[in-house]
Amino acid sequence: MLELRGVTAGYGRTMVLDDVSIEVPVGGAVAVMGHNGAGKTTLLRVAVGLVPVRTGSVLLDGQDVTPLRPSARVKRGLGYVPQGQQSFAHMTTLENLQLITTARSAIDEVLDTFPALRGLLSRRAGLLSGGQRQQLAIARTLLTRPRMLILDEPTEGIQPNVVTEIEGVISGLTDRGDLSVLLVEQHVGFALRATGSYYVLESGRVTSRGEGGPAAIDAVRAAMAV
Ligand SMILES: Nc1ncnc2c1ncn2[C@@H]1O[C@H](COP(=O)(O)OP(=O)(O)OP(=O)(O)O)[C@@H](O)[C@H]1O
Repeated sequence: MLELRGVTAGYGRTMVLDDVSIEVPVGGAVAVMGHNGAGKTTLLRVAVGLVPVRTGSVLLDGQDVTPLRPSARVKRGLGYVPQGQQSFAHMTTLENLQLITTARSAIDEVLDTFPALRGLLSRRAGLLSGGQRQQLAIARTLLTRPRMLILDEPTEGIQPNVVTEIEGVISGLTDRGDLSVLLVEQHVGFALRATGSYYVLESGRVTSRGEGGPAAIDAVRAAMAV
């Protein structure tokens, strides 16, 4: 379980998050939505330890990890897929995966999750489509065997069929019960289908929260229209 408790954080003198509290239960999936500049990425970076908190705390499985560096949080089961489908462009798909492990069984397991990558193992990552690179980025993070997976805008700039595939992967992973997901999304429909609850962030504050599912679309749209 991941919890942000009363977090205030920002850059230099600029405060971006103001007393933000969110909770991701064990095996649950939570979406954070909001307009550009609302502070969504900053919230994820606080969870990972890339942006320090000014006040408040970050708890992982009930333990206070606020003082811990990102690498120590990763060791405790946090996996982060930043925005932008990042990969090592000059390396092949397989080499990108092998940066985490060369164990064939582990690589086979993530390829079962993302079968589209199987036929692309010898292709340079820089030559993959955006959707393929996103799948590679998630697959690479899954190789670290996270218990808490953090995804920043996984559908940004990718085709609808890949969006559906990623939605299926997220549901499949959380159905296992041992992995929790926190994702930031602009795509409200996707976010609510892929997760069980949501938060709306506006100007660094949580302005709305609730259960996910298609029925929540109107409530989220109304919250974001304010
Ligand atoms: N490294 C940084 N240094 C200074 N200000 C930053 C930095 N990163 C983000 N900001 C500012 O913090 C605010 C929140 O940015 P953040 O990226 O968290 O928002 P966001 O909700 O993820 O937006 P988007 O949907 O556009 O990605 C913005 O005003 C942004 O300009």
